[in-house]
Parts: sequence; C-alpha cells; structure tokens
Amino acid sequence: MTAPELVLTSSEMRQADRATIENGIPGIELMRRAGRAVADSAEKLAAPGDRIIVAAGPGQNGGDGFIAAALLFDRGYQVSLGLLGTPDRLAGDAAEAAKGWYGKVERVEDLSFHGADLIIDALFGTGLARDLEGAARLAVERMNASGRPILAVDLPSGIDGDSGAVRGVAVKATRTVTFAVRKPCHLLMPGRAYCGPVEVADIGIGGDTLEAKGGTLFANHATLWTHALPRPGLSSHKYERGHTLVASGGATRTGAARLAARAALRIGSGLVTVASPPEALGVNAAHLTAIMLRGCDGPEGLNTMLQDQRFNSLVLGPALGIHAGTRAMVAVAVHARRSLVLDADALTSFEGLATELHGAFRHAPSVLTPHDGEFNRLFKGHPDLVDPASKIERVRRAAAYTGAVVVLKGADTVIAAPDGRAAINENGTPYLATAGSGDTLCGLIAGLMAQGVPAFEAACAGVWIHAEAGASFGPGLIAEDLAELVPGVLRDLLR
Ligand SMILES: NC(=O)C1=CN([C@@H]2O[C@H](COP(=O)(O)OP(=O)(O)OC[C@H]3O[C@@H](n4cnc5c(N)ncnc54)[C@H](O)[C@@H]3O)[C@@H](O)[C@H]2O)[C@@H](O)CC1
Ligand SMILES: Nc1ncnc2c1ncn2[C@@H]1O[C@H](COP(=O)(O)OP(=O)(O)O)[C@@H](O)[C@H]1O
Ligand SMILES: [K+]
Repeated sequence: MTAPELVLTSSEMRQADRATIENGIPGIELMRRAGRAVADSAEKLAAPGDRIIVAAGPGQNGGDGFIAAALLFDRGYQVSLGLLGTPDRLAGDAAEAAKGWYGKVERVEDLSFHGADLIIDALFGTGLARDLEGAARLAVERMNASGRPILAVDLPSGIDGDSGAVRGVAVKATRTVTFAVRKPCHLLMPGRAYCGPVEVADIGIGGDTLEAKGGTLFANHATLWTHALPRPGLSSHKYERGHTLVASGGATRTGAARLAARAALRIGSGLVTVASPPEALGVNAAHLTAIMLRGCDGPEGLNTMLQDQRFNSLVLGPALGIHAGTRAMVAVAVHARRSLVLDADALTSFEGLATELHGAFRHAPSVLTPHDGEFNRLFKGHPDLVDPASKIERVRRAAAYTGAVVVLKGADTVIAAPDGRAAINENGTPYLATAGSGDTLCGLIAGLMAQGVPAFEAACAGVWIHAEAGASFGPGLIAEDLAELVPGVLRDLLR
C-alpha cells in the first residue's frame, strides 16, 4: 500500500536537510540536485533556445537559482540572472553555487522581465522571515506584471512556507518545483492558489529522515485512512454497523438534521435515528423513510434515550438553536461517552465559554467541525488558539485544548487530533459552499464513527469523501445531492 503523503514545515525540512548532510551528502550536492530539478522543470515550460531570466535571492533559494541558470545555459538557453543584494553577501552553499555561474550577475532591479519567455523565481524559499519591502517587493510586482510564465523554486517568493500567507506581496507562479516533500503552503490557502501545479523532486533525502523529522502532518488522501474504512463481512448484520443518533431542531428547523442523518446512513451506519423535539415529529415523519424517528425533549429526553447503549454515535448542532439547552445537550452527550460530532449551534452556544470545553472530550471519540466563524466565536478570548498565523497550528492547539479532533473547514480544511497528528484537505470544490453542506459532513463523520472508525480517521475520511462527492458533481450542487454521491465515491475507495 502507498504510504500517506508527509508534509514538512520549514523547520522540519531544515532538520531533514541537516540530517541528510550529516549522513554524508554534502549541502552543495543537495543544492545541485535541487538546481537540476529546477532546470528540468523549466525545460517543460520552455522551447529550445528560449530566453530565461532567473531572479535569485540572498539565501539558499538563490543558490538553487544559480545552479539552474548554469545548467540551462549549458543546455542552450539564453539565460540572464539578476541578484537581490550583492554577490559578496552570498554565503554557504549559495556562494559555492554562484561560482558555477560564469555569466553576468545583474542587479535584480535592472532586469526587464517583459523580454523573458520564462522567469525563474529563486528569490525566497522556506527562509522568508518578514514581509517583502523595497527591492524585493518591487521585483515580485514586476515579475507578476510581466505576464510571463513563472517557475517558482521551492515555493512562490512572498508566500510563508508554513502558513501559506502572503507576506506583503507574492509571486503568482505558473508552476512550482519543490524538494523532497510538499510544505504546508503548497496546500493551505492562499498559498496553494499562488503555486500552480506543484512538482515534488526527489533530491535524495530519505523517507526515514523525513519521517523522523516530520511524521505528524499529512496531505489528506485515502492513503492516510483507507485501512480504517469499514468493510462489512459476509455475515454482518445492521447492529454491527452502528446506530447514529442525530438531534433535530424545532418544527421549522429540521432539514439540517435530516441531511446529517441521510449522510450517516449512506456512509454505512447500520441504523440512523433522528431525535426530534415533540413539536417537530410531524414534519420529520413526513420526510423520513429508512431513517427512524424518536421524540426527544431537550437534554432530559436525550439523557433518557442514551440509556440505550446501542446509540453509539451522535450528531449535535445542526439547527439545534443557540442557547443553554443546547449546551446542556452537549453536556449529556459528553457524559454518556458516545462518539460525538459537534457542529454549528452546538459550537456557537459555547461562544466565550470555551473553558467549559477544556479537556471535555478526552474520554470518548469526539469531533468538532467549525468553520472559521464558528472557530473564532468558540475560542474568543483564547489568543493562543485564535492568533497563530498557521491554520495548522490553530487547529492543533484547539484539538489539544478540547481533547477532540478538530476539523476547521474551508477550501483548505485542516483536521487535527489531540495527539498532534494533522492533515490538510485539498480535493474540495467551491461548489461545496452551499447551505447544508456542513450538516452532511457531520453525518458522514458520525456514520463512520458508528462503524468503529477512530475519530481522526473518520474525520479525515469524512472530509475527503464529502469533498470528492462535491467535486464529482460540480456546478449546481446542492446539499441533498451529497449523500447520494457517496456510494460512488465509496465504490472507488473500496475497490
Ligand atoms: N541544504 C539545504 O538546506 C537545501 C536548501 N535548499 C533551498 O534553500 C532554501 C532555504 O534557504 P534559506 O534558509 O537560505 O532561505 P531563503 O533562501 O528562502 O531566504 C533566506 C534569505 O533571505 C533573506 N530574507 C528573508 N526574508 C526576507 C525579506 N522579506 N526581504 C529580504 N530578504 C529576506 C534572509 O536574510 C536570507 O538571506 C529552500 O527554500 C530551498 O530552495 C535546496 O537547495 C535544497 C537543499
Ligand atoms: N471554496 C471552497 N472549497 C472547498 N470546500 C469548501 C469551500 N467553501 C466551503 N467548503 C466546504 O463546504 C462545507 C460548508 O460547511 P458549512 O460552512 O458548515 O456550511 P453549512 O453551515 O451551510 O452546512 C465545508 O465542508 C467546507 O469545507
Ligand atoms: K522562490
């Protein structure tokens, strides 16, 4: 089976580079391999003899640019190179690399990018330390304004490697070539949108080294969780496939729960029941067939229902109402120690009260699925959770704080577990931004947990399957479609 795709932060990557060097591959050799990968990638974007302009920065990213420039010159391209700063400031491997470039070293300020068939952006990589200003900023703005194709070395200059944020201004790359593994900025927004297609070049940093220095952050693909997906045995019966309970809102707010319930059933939960306030039983009954329905009056009603141990997975939140009653239902669910997915109103009801959730979810598999607004409301007053620039860091901290797996939704949904594992999702589509889409996601995750899938794997799989379903439909997608698309996605996964 293919291993999960590791993603390394800038500091983890530096450690992996260092370990590789200590194990006997000199830094300059790594840089030569990186530069060769850049040259090879450039050739895919250029025609023989084309004019290629390399913008090199003051660090090792610039060093990669010098190597690529020399190789491309040898391969018959017309190459010019402009440096940000002066050659005497180059240090380490970059200084060594610069010695192999026999052409003129221009000032990056003097380059005219309009004449280029291809620009190679080797200004900054993982060492970017502050916002771009002055000559660096101007160079990036001029590269972007030229309208010429740009190949970014490691990552588009101006993008923060760990957070994917734009530091003042950033190169809009046509394509990016990175080394060994992808970095968070290749998957997180807005960075991802600046990269173009990302090519990962092997420069000889071993899998063991990458695993040892990273090992907790992944791209969210099937390789991460497919082993955990439920596969019913020949003699399975429905009670072995779990029983998901979804709490419904009042008479005019019932659709969200039914969307979640339907998704739980489609993902394979053996039974699904909607727990409905008495006044909403009629409207729920009018719309449910395979899904069962039970009257459930608030926290006491839920407590009574949960005496039945067969309800092993719960969804609370969609359209449940923002009030103390919802908080009390969450308390009942937590006390009952069932697999639990909390979304929407169940999260917003704790606005400013996050301390009540501190460590609350340690004792049972639990998943919180906020979008940015819900996350910021929930953890208001906790700058350590809300302020970090990196989405990965925010989600990891929230998971550690609550003891739950946290899914921070968006175009770049990040899933993190209290033990530090995290995954970035990338197969979504903007068409998923439609009313009720999040409710469906809750049902998918709860339905997987009902079948015994651990919380982190259930959350990662749920997010991916949800996104895959949405992407397979595309324009015109409405939340009702999502659950119906799940069987097709599952069929491919379980093949
Ligand atoms: N041996 C290694 O570690 C390898 C490193 N490689 C390359 O090395 C890169 C990392 O190199 P570095 O750590 O030197 O970092 P960078 O080359 O990304 O940038 C660091 C340099 O830019 C300056 N700088 C940072 N932010 C600035 C700003 N906003 N305005 C102006 N100057 C700024 C710093 O003072 C420093 O001189 C990677 O992205 C990759 O391209 C590759 O050659 C593979 C091997
Ligand atoms: N631009 C986007 N690209 C990919 N996925 C998106 C995008 N915008 C929203 N989504 C996904 O759509 C879902 C919306 O959920 P949510 O905001 O809770 O909506 P609702 O409350 O209407 O159900 C989430 O899974 C989110 O990750
Ligand atoms: K770059």
